[in-house]
Amino acid sequence: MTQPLRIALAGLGTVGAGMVTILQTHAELITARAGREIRLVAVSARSRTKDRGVDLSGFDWEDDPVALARRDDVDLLVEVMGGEDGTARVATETALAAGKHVVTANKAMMARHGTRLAALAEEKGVSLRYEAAVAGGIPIVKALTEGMAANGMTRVLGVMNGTCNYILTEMERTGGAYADILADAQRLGYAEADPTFDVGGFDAAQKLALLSATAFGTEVDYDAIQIEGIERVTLTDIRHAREMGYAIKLLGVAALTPDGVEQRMQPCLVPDHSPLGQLEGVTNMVVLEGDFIGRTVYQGPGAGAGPTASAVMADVIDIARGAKVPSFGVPARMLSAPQRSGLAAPAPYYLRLGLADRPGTLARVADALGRAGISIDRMRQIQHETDEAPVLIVTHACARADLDRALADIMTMDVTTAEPVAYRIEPV
Ligand SMILES: NC(=O)c1ccc[n+]([C@@H]2O[C@H](COP(=O)([O-])OP(=O)(O)OC[C@H]3O[C@@H](n4cnc5c(N)ncnc54)[C@H](O)[C@@H]3O)[C@@H](O)[C@H]2O)c1
Ligand SMILES: N[C@@H](CCO)C(=O)O
Ligand code: NA
Repeated sequence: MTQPLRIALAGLGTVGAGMVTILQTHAELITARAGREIRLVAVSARSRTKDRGVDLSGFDWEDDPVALARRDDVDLLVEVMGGEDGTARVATETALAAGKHVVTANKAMMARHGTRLAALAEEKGVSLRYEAAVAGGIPIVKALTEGMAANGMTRVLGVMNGTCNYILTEMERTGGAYADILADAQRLGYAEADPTFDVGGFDAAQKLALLSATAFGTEVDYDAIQIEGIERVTLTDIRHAREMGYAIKLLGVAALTPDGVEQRMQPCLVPDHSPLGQLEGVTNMVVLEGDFIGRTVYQGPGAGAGPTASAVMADVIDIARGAKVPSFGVPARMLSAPQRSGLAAPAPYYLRLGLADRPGTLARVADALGRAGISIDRMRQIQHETDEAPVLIVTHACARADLDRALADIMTMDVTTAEPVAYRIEPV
């Protein structure tokens, strides 16, 4: 009989308690599927006495997660404490250095230190896995590292933050104010402790950095991501975009371009009939495009106890089975230094301009766009009772730099009554 895989659990919050629940609910099923028993030996968290709704009486307690990580009777550390640096990172390094596998849900740590930690794991001949860190329960790292392993990847994109998608879809559905709906998302447990990480795009960008490294075989390059959150998206634009046939999403895109990898996290428009355009509420969706397979789409819960713990346990079961999948799809020493492409591929843009309602205004705007080489695909002037005429324009594909030049030009003409709004329309 194969020896049990002995695991230690650092962190007993949403994800950690969820993992104990799965392990206790499905003990037999998991043993059968893993081919050996997965035995939780010891746990650690900040409070020993807190009631977490799970029975911890059968496990040793360690006050210090780093001491937990170096226990002789442990083969694998599950790190679900969180935090980019500090105890989570020290415990992870300690476990890897001691020749123990690590499974983590910590996107902040992996986005910052993932390359180095993966190299340490390989040096020690153990696995470092992080499925739960990217789009929670969706098996997206597995899809990329295993299912797509024979493909050259061309683009990875998606909605990777449930809170933002919830806010954008609820604003449209209810007409409610941004701040009220964000408060709902916090109450419902979707948002990070500091929701700036959600609405500012940083949480989703950490996930994108991990997918991008895995897709393109580069070192994790979080700092290269151009990040813009949803704080400035208004109900007006959500509704006008819909009138023009689009939905606004906080979209992460990592794409292979002729001069390197382009990584962006920003509000974009997508066609409202596309799978991404139809995505409602806290659900995540990731699209993987490979040169031989074409486009594949993955949808599911990106957060919450059950989904996230499900992904953690899937990694643990894989390791128990003896699977040896490199953290980022290729051995860490083969990851190339990232070649950053700062230029987004040309795309159509949605523009909303508040124009002074005077003869010749529209002609001057069209002329400025024309001089920048930008062609108008569609245009609509919204009915208005004031001196400001709201005009919506969808351009043909153009470079962002050309668009910025045209918009700067328009701003000097004294024809606009407000700062123009421009959103990229991502081809999906
Ligand atoms: N909650 C989710 O839906 C979700 C989804 C995907 C990924 N994650 C990631 O999973 C990790 C855990 O998230 P969570 O929501 O379960 O967090 P949580 O705040 O609910 O739980 C954190 C746990 O870690 C313990 N802990 C934290 N710092 C510690 C320290 N220094 N020493 C000892 N114990 C410490 C806390 O006591 C607590 O038990 C984070 O990295 C998070 O980004 C969470
Ligand atoms: N706050 C995150 C949780 C998962 O990272 C979200 O809203 O998607
Ligand atoms: Na996942």
